[in-house]
Amino acid sequence: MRQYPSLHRSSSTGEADKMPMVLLRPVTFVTGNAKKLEEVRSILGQSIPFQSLKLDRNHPFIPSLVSSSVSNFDSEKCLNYKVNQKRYPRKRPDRLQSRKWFLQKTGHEGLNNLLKAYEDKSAYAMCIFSLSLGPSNEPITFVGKTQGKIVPPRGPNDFGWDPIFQPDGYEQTYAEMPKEEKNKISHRSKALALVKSHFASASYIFETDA
Ligand SMILES: O=c1nc[nH]c2c1ncn2[C@H]1C[C@H](O)[C@@H](COP(=O)(O)OP(=O)(O)OP(=O)(O)O)O1
Ligand SMILES: [Mg+2]
Repeated sequence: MRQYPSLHRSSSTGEADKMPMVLLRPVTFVTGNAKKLEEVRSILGQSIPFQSLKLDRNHPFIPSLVSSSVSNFDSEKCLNYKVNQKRYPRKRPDRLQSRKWFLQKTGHEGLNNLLKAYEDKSAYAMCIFSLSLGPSNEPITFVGKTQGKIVPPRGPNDFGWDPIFQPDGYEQTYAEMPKEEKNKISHRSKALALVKSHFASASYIFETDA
């Protein structure tokens, strides 16, 4: 049987399925967002061997997500799709064509204005990592959520909606917090904590050239 070149199981018997999988290349974190990459680097440190691959959302194989208008389930499904497309590109189906970005359209002010009519400004930030171990494995997803509220923008405007998201229990927005502080409590760090524990318990064996 031909094996996918990036990995193989140590053995194919049922019992041995529990044996650690050998990974022949570092985990590839696919993102076109330098700020995300910066956070992931700083949160992961040396814990998992990884490399990054920049493919922006205009890449022909990548359908865009409108995170604010899809359910958790859809986000996961779309992200899994995205991960598989990025690693095993096919022609993208029509129904997942690019859409405009919500935040880009409304801006921080617009989002606040939308909420003016509502007393409840509560929100959560959600991060989903989808790990693909190859075309014959279902992607594994890791979800991190941080509860908070939407507020008028405060702090540096250099990363998405950071200025308008104030996590519960804090007086500062994500943008106002020192980076290390955001990275301790963020949706991204919670998702990465799950990724880390997955890697710890799966005990993957990295046999990469690097
Ligand atoms: O922690 C965050 N704090 C503030 N803003 C954030 C954060 N995380 C994502 N964002 C923004 C970036 C983009 O405006 C939108 C979602 O887009 P999203 O597809 O996840 O990011 P992206 O297209 O920039 O990079 P990628 O190549 O990883 O898809 O939310
Ligand atoms: Mg994107």
